[in-house]
Amino acid sequence: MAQQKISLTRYLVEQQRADGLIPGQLRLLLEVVARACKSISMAVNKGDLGGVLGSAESENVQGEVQKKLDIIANEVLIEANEWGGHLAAMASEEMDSIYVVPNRYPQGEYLLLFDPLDGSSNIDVNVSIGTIFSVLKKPEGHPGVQEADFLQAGAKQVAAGYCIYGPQTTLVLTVGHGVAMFTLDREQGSFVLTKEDIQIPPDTKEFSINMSNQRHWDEPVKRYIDECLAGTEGPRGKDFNMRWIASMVTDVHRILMRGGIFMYPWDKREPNKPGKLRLMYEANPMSWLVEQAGGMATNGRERILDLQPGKLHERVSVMLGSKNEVERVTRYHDPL
Ligand SMILES: O=P(O)(O)OC[C@H]1O[C@](O)(COP(=O)(O)O)[C@@H](O)[C@@H]1O
Ligand SMILES: [Mg+2]
Ligand SMILES: [Mg+2]
Repeated sequence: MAQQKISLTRYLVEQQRADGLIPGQLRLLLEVVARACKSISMAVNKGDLGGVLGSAESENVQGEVQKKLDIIANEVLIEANEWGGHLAAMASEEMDSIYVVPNRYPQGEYLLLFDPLDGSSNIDVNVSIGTIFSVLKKPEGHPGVQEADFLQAGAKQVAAGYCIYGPQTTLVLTVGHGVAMFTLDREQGSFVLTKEDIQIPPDTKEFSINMSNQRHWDEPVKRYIDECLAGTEGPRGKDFNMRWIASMVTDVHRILMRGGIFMYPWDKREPNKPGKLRLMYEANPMSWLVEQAGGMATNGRERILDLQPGKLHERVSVMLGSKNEVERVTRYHDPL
């Protein structure tokens, strides 16, 4: 007998009903995010035919040149979510400050954060890119919403996930009870559950880092990678493979599927910044997914999910993936 297909909607309803794992408002919010990802996926698929490739000739708050698709994806997410009644405000890598839901719309109790388009340098070359999102609860006790409400440690997230626009469009989600994966069925127009309880193997022979920055790394990262490169003749006694897609979403997806370690560490190019990646839009949601799949995520010294953000666009050094490897590189950072 053919296996019954479970849609994202049904999966979320079942989690809400049977297990009481997600409140109704959160379920509806996640469905809206998934719908927005579906429209972004359509835009990505059109490519040149939809006029969505190329630069927008503007800069974001990080000083990075925005691509047209960075802006389109940001707008799609805002427009889809602002009137749903589930949110108080949103924050995005592509916006200087928070976007408070206008008071003409019903107000909700959640805060949505996103990297609307991750892997921007891959948009124009037809390599997988994605959207990363994180959901927090607005702190109680005061009316309205302010930027400080977003400054919560990653451990406080109530949902996190990403949608990857690759050979398949795949949505990966956690609400704190394991990691599930849904594949977009374009004929049906819905996300269908294709994997549950994803687990990252604790050991791996694959690392992911931008090797061109090698000379700028700190000693513990140099040591870890040197030992991997030494292969069977080195202290690790095994050969390692390397992958670097330059879309965090795609590198992390591979790690969730078959293990590995991903690192974007602090380096000497910008010594005053803690790292390149953004804590609240990239590191926190990915770290929670990885932990929920049995992996580990640190900044080299501390668990990422315990970091208290000081500002919305805070950056962070990231090491995540297979537990034993992340433990090892984190141990190398310990002062002797
Ligand atoms: O170009 P680099 O230095 O290798 O950096 C690649 C990293 O930058 C990012 O593209 C940053 O994300 P954005 O595209 O959202 O700015 C990560 O996805 C990726 O891991
Ligand atoms: Mg990104
Ligand atoms: Mg981005």
